[in-house]
Amino acid sequence: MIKENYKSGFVTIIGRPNVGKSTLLNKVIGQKIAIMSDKPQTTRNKIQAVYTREDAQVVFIDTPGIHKPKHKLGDFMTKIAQQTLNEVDLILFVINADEGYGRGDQFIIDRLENVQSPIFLVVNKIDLVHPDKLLPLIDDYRKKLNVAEVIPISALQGNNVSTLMDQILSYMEEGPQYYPEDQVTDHPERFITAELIREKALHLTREEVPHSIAVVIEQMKEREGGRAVFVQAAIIVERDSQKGIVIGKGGKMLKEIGQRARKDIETLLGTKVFLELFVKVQTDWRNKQKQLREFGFSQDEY
Ligand SMILES: Nc1nc2c(ncn2[C@@H]2O[C@H](COP(=O)(O)OP(=O)(O)OP(=O)(O)O)[C@@H](O)[C@H]2O)c(=O)[nH]1
Repeated sequence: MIKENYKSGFVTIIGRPNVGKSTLLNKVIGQKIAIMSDKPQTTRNKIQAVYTREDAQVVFIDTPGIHKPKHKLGDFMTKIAQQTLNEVDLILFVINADEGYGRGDQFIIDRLENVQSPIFLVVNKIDLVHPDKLLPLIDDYRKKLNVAEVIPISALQGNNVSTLMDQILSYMEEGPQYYPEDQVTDHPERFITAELIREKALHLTREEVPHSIAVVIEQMKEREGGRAVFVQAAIIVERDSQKGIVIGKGGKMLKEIGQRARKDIETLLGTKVFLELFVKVQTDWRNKQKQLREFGFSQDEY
């Protein structure tokens, strides 16, 4: 939905375990985000929460793979993490005021080193420390990382969280309302499924089609009483010539993309997958829907 003077953007929250990332998100969104309690170890997933108000929308996305890889999709996730960090409008690096700098933080700082997106240092749990402790702590981090803003908060008590939101919004540019007001979460599997298909398409066409090709998941539905998932996805290209390449002679290329992507999606979801792919030409896709593409966005219900 395009509204005048509407601001929107994508934000990712990173930080060591237990620093209060979920508490902060819940405070901001104002309700429990189901997906978090559903799946405690969601590192491979893309958790989204959406903050919507009259004049703005902020989409919070998880950065899977920012923490040390634990499973076989690990390398893929690490790649995605780096990509995500560069594509978001803002990164919130949350730290624990009560613990201070540690090795887990250094792991994250290393990953943030060459990232272009602005970074906020969010100093959480200030309710637990004496204010005198804050400045030296912040200095410690500032020596190691270039940050755009430093914002001390207590996610639990809500102190300064509205200031943080105001600051976040001041970094957002004009943009569309991506999600309807009532939608606070999206299914993370959709994003990764789209990325897996896109990766296969790029790889198998030997990158004859540009990286700007997009994959939109049109449908993702359970079948056979939950024992299988049906996925219908569109590969979006910008020119007819690219469509020809992706489909291949007698549909051979598209079939191969589908077969390879299906295997990976089955590993990801842990169920049998029926995958239906088709190719669409959309010339203005790149300009108008840049971010929608990057985040595998689609409004369909799953
Ligand atoms: N005192 C205090 N406790 C907090 C604050 N924010 C979070 N906590 C507590 O810290 C613990 C961890 O919070 P979470 O929000 O689960 O932390 P997380 O960063 O999402 O943790 P992971 O999911 O493991 O990455 C919980 O017990 C919270 O209640 C705060 O501002 N002050």
